[in-house]
Amino acid sequence: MEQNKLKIAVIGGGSWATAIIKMLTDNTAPKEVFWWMRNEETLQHIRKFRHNPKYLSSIAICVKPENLSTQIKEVVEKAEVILLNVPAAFLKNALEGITAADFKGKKIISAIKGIVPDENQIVGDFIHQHYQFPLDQFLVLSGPCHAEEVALEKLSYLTLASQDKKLAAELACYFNTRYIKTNISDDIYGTEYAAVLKNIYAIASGICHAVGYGDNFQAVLISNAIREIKRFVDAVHPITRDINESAYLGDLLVTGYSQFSRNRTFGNMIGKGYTVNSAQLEMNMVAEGYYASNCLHEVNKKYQVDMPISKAVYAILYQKRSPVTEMKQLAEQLS
Ligand SMILES: NC(=O)c1ccc[n+]([C@@H]2O[C@H](COP(=O)([O-])OP(=O)(O)OC[C@H]3O[C@@H](n4cnc5c(N)ncnc54)[C@H](O)[C@@H]3O)[C@@H](O)[C@H]2O)c1
Ligand SMILES: O=P(O)(O)OC[C@H](O)CO
Repeated sequence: MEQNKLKIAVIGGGSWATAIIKMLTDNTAPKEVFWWMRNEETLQHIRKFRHNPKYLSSIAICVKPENLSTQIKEVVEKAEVILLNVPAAFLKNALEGITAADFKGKKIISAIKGIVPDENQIVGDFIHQHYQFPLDQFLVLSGPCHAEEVALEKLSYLTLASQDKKLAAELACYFNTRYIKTNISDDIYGTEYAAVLKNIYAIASGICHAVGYGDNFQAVLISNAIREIKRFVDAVHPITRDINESAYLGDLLVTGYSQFSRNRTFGNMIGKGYTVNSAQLEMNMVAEGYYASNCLHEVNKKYQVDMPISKAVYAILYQKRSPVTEMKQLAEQLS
């Protein structure tokens, strides 16, 4: 029995990693969970008090104290499935010292919704290229799901994507609980890119709210945003997909409308006149869409997809354009 236990390591110590730890330990399939975080002080606190002091501190942590570590190589070595969950901007830093040999023979799941800066690559491409990691052993965990609602055990749906649907189905069984249902998909590219893009549209949503647009306009913005997502993912990876599925439209909706959204909150602050630095400092959480906006601007130089909302967000965040003027110009282009 001991031998049949899945050994899974979660890499990252933020809200989503903490929520994933909860799902994995609430799920009853036999497994051994390892957890890497960079901060020794946080780790010692969790060992002693069984709660993450910084994120979702109401969650009781049920990982064995000896399975917590700040040594990434050690954690990766022990596990057969590695679940990556540091914000994309810090991924390279977190994986420092890890080589292709360390990942060999393992499966990697990315629960990151961001693009790796400088490389301008989604996580699947980054891991494949930099670690010669086979794409058929790479999975994407996504879906409309806020860590805060997982902490409250509110019913949520995830999507686990893999080129090998059988593998996705096998691993999905380790996440399901009373409050988590996991769909499977074979669209790793569409799932990753849609999750990255929705963060940019949540920023747009927050900016619009801050400068005075109401729910009527927000609905038009989101309706245009899903069309923008479809145009982009169809250009990057043209397969048959239903963009209305939860991993695409669902994720856009939750992030665009929820009180818990980091990206919408960040956009709201930018719309109110905060600088990027002050908004980031105030939040104590990472809004992936800020980094993604710049990366996507670069990636889209190749694809030349018509993306007026992304363009407006980029102009506000990176070209210091006025949110009021930019949104006014954007409004002229929406339908
Ligand atoms: N929070 C959610 O509900 C949720 C849901 C789905 C996916 N995600 C994705 O999960 C990933 C992690 O997001 P999160 O919401 O857990 O993050 P978070 O904002 O809750 O936490 C930030 C994390 O970044 C780390 N960090 C901050 N500065 C750092 C630095 N300089 N170097 C290294 N690490 C640093 C912190 O230690 C912490 O682990 C993101 O890609 C996000 O899009 C989040
Ligand atoms: O809504 P955000 O910006 O907090 O992002 C969190 C998740 O991606 C929602 O699925």
